[in-house]
Amino acid sequence: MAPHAEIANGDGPVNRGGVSAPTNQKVTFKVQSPNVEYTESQIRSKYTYHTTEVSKVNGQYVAVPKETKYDFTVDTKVPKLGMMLVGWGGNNGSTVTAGIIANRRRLSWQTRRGEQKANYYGSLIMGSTIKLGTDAETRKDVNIPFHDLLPMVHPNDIVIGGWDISKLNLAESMDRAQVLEPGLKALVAKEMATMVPLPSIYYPDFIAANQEKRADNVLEGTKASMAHVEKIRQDIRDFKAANNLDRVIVQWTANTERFADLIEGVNDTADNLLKAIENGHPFINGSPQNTFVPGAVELAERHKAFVGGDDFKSGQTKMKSALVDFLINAGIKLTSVASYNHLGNNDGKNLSEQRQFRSKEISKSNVIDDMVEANTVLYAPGEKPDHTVVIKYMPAVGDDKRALDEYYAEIFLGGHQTISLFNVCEDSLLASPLIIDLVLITELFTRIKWKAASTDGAATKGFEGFHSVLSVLSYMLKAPLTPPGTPVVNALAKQRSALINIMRGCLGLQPESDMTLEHKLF
Ligand SMILES: NC(=O)c1ccc[n+]([C@@H]2O[C@H](COP(=O)([O-])OP(=O)(O)OC[C@H]3O[C@@H](n4cnc5c(N)ncnc54)[C@H](O)[C@@H]3O)[C@@H](O)[C@H]2O)c1
Ligand SMILES: O=P([O-])([O-])O[C@@H]1[C@@H](O)[C@H](O)[C@@H](O)[C@H](O)[C@@H]1O
Repeated sequence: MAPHAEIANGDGPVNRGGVSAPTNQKVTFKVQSPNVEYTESQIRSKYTYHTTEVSKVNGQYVAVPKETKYDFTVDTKVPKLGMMLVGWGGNNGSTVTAGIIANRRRLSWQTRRGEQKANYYGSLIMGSTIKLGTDAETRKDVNIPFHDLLPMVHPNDIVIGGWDISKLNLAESMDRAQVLEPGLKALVAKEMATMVPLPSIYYPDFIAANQEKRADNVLEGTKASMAHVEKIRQDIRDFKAANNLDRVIVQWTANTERFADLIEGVNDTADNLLKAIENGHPFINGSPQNTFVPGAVELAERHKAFVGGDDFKSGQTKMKSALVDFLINAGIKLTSVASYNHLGNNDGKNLSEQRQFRSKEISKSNVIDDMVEANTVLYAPGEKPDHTVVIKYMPAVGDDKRALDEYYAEIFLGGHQTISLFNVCEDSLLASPLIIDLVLITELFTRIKWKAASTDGAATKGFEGFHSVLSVLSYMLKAPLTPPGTPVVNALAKQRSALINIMRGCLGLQPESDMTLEHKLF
């Protein structure tokens, strides 16, 4: 069997040459506006972006409303999409694969609590709704599934493949992961046994030494070389051709690596770095290491390839990026955050070595910075809460990671508030929907183009894509990568509304302001 996935539909593998019809796209709404045009293949919109420009004049802020006009186009043909996972045989890789098969085949299975049906809970795109507007008659909110806001790939239609330094097939990997119920595993094992990860580049020095026994599926040679890079590029080309795909997105869900040293002449510029990005395949990093060294970002920019990362924001940090936003924006002075967790999966085993833990410690520690810096009433310049991150490997708990947090804050007149959280995160069941969201959003943004609208009739630059560093992915990531020189936003609510409002802008719709004046001024 070719070493890549063909997700079967239950009655044998998908015909290699056939193109499985995308799951029907429901057209649930249309925008009626002189600024929006629907063609056979595009949605075209004229959008006015309202901001407030602030300057300081004689020690006083002066705020000036500003309008910038953009033209957006969205190609509405949803492609046949492939997702290639680096680390496919891991807990996340095997879990997300089983989850997509289960949803695609609408499986249900028995658990000790009764029948369980497949679902996409925990996916922003597949499990949440957005406010489209207000009902013209009842004045009530009209909410629609997030997935229906713009034409998007359905995860059931994603073809999955990838690489792993472990040669176990996906059914064996699923058993090794010990994440899923036996009832579900039994229903998907047959398909998953036909899925075998491609051999990968293994550079022992980058991951924990305790991973060595796992590495029985590696490309010859102990150092990454151009031959290795060419082999990986050929794997992608072969996977795309074999599955008759329109697009492939590569996502790293392999082990956390140590940080890469930024070495002048090696990875500081595009010309000094591998040409892997030349094909233009988007690459998303679900782990915390600094994969996108300056040379990689420059190469992505040069080839207009999307990159995104770092580190899935799945449990403890996701909670933190919402709770810290609430506390500080409520005027409560957070003074310390102690985050401890222990887990017993292979990720935890890899993180038990200092250099790999350090990568994770960094990605988990910066998540409160933007919220603290924005509040100059509570914090003097440079002042920030104590913040510590501890991760311990405890095999007994397996994938059911325990996250224990203490938030300590100053409140009115010298009082204090202590919030203590005990959060059992089933790691891979929380991360797998994020793997799906990252791929769906990245693919959508490959079909969105923009240009500055002409205001005086003068010609403007042609349409182009979003910046190569796809910072709209930040909601799913602990340490969001942003275009060089642009600020990092970690506050969870801001990240979600930024993504929704950009997608609304592509439809010529203003951001949802939550002002609801229609319910206040009458
Ligand atoms: N909730 C979560 O699970 C979560 C949240 C945030 C980040 N992450 C990160 O996601 C990654 C995967 O998590 P996991 O629980 O699936 O870990 P895992 O250890 O179960 O899986 C990682 C897989 O990567 C493989 N691998 C290692 N180096 C490789 C290489 N060079 N090429 C190909 N495969 C390679 C390993 O053999 C393993 O199968 C980790 O870096 C973890 O820190 C996980
Ligand atoms: O996303 P989150 O729960 O804050 O952070 C988690 C870490 O605390 C955990 O040790 C590790 O298993 C996961 O890779 C994940 O990164």
